[in-house]
Amino acid sequence: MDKIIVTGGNRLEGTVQVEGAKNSVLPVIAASIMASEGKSTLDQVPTLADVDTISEVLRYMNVNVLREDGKLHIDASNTLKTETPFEYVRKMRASVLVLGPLLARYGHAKVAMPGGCAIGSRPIDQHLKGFEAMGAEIHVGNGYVEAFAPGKLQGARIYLDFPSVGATENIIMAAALAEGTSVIENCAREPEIVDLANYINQMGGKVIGAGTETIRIEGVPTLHGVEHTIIPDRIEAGTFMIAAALTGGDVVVNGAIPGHLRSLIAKMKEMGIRIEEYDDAVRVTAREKLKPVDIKTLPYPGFPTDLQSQFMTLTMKAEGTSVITETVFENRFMHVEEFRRMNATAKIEGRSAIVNGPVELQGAEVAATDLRAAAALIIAGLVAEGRTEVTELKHLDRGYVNFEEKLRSLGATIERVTDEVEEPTTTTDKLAKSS
Ligand SMILES: CC(=O)N[C@H]1[C@@H](OP(=O)(O)OP(=O)(O)OC[C@H]2O[C@@H](n3ccc(=O)[nH]c3=O)[C@H](O)[C@@H]2O)O[C@H](CO)[C@@H](O)[C@@H]1O
Ligand SMILES: C=C(OP(=O)(O)O)C(=O)O
Repeated sequence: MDKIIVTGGNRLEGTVQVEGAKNSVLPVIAASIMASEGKSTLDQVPTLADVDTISEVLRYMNVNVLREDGKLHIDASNTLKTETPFEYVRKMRASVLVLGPLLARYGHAKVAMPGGCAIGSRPIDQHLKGFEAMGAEIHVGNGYVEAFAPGKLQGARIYLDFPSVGATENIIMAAALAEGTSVIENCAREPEIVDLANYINQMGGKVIGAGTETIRIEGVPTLHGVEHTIIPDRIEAGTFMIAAALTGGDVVVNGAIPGHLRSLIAKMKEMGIRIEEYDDAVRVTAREKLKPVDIKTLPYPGFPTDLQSQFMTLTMKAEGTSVITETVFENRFMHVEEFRRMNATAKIEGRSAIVNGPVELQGAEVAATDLRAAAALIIAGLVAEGRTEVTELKHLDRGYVNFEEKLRSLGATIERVTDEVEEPTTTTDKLAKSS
C-alpha cells in the first residue's frame, strides 16, 4: 500500500505547472464516441487513473484509444458496443457520461448504475429526465440503467432542478445528434462545460450559450473527429495556490487562469494573501497573518466544492473563526475527522464546519477519504509539526499528476513510499497467504 510521508515546516517557493483538467478531459473523451468519421487527437491529457479508466471503457466498447506523449488519439469509427459494465462505473462515476453519446449515436445505451460515494448519494435523475424529454425510454433494474430511443432522439426543452455538471454534459451530448433543437435551462456554467461545447462545435456540432444559464443545441446528423487541447485544471491550480499561501510561500502557478478562479482569488485576498494575476498564471505570496473568512460552496461561478477541503487548511491557520458551508454534496466533511487526528478542532453543525484558528497542526497517520481530502491532508502536513503519513492514495491518483513531486520541487519534504508486502518464505506461510 502506497503512502505519502510529509515533514512539515518548509515554505513553498518556485514555479509549478498545472495539467489539463480532469473534469474537462473526461466528458471530452466521452463525446469522442460520437465521431463516426475521422480520429480525434486530444492534447494536454493528464496521466490520471480516471483517464485510464475512461480509456478502458471506450476500448471495451470497441473504440481505438492510443496514448502518446501527453496526447490521446481516439478513433470511434468502428461499430461500437453500447454497454458499460459495473467494473468501470465502480472505479469512476464519470463513466455515466457515455450514456448521452451512445444514446445519441445508436439509440441505445446500457450503463451500470453508479452507486453513492463517500461525498454523497449522487443520483443521476436529472440526466435521465433530460433523455426522457428527448423521447428516450428508460429502464432501471438489476443495477443497470438502459435507455432506448428507437428512431432518433428529438430536441426538447429541459429545465434542470439543480445546475448539475454531469447532467448538463450528458444532455448536451445527447442533443448534439438529436433531431431538432434542444434548450437546457438552469444548466451548469463551469469552464469545463464550455470546453466540452467548444469540442463538440469543432466536431461539427452546434452548441450555443455554454457558460450561461441557458444552452441551445441544434442537432446535426453526424460529427467527426478533430484536434482539441484540454483547458488547464482550475482545481489543481487552486490546490497549489492554497498550499503556497498555507506555508507562507511565494509560488507562481502556471496554467492557473484567473478568470476560472475568481471565487478562490477573492476569498484568499480577503484573508490577506497577495495574488498577482497574469493571462494564464498567478503568483501567490503570503507573508502576513491570515484573517478568518466564511465560504459557501456553490455551482460555478460560486466557490467550488472541489476546493472546500483544501481551503479548510487555510482557515485553520487564520486567527479567528471561519465558517465553511457545503451546499453541493451532502457528505463532504469526512476530512474533518482526519484533520482532528492532526489536532484540528473543527466542529460540524449541519451543513457547516466551524473552524477556530489558529490551530497548531500535529503530524499524524491519516487516511484520504476522497480525492480532494487526499490533497487537503497532504498540504495540511506541510505545516504540521513533525511527520504526517497519508494513505488511501488511490483517491489522489484519480485527480493529481505527480502531486508529491511537484510539491517537492517547490521545497516540501515529501516522499511516496510503497509498503512492500512480504513474500511468504515457508510452506505454512504460503498456504496461509493463498487461503
Ligand atoms: C467528473 C466531474 O466533472 N466531476 C465534477 C462534477 O461532478 P457531477 O457532475 O457528478 O456533479 P453534479 O453537478 O452533477 O452534482 C452536484 C449535486 O447535484 C446532485 N445531482 C446531480 C445530478 C442529478 O441527476 N441529480 C442530483 O441530485 C448531486 O448529487 C450533487 O449533490 O461536478 C461536481 C460539482 O461541481 C464536482 O464536484 C465534480 O468534481
Ligand atoms: C468529486 C470529484 O470528482 P468525481 O466527480 O470524478 O468523483 C472531484 O474531482 O473532486
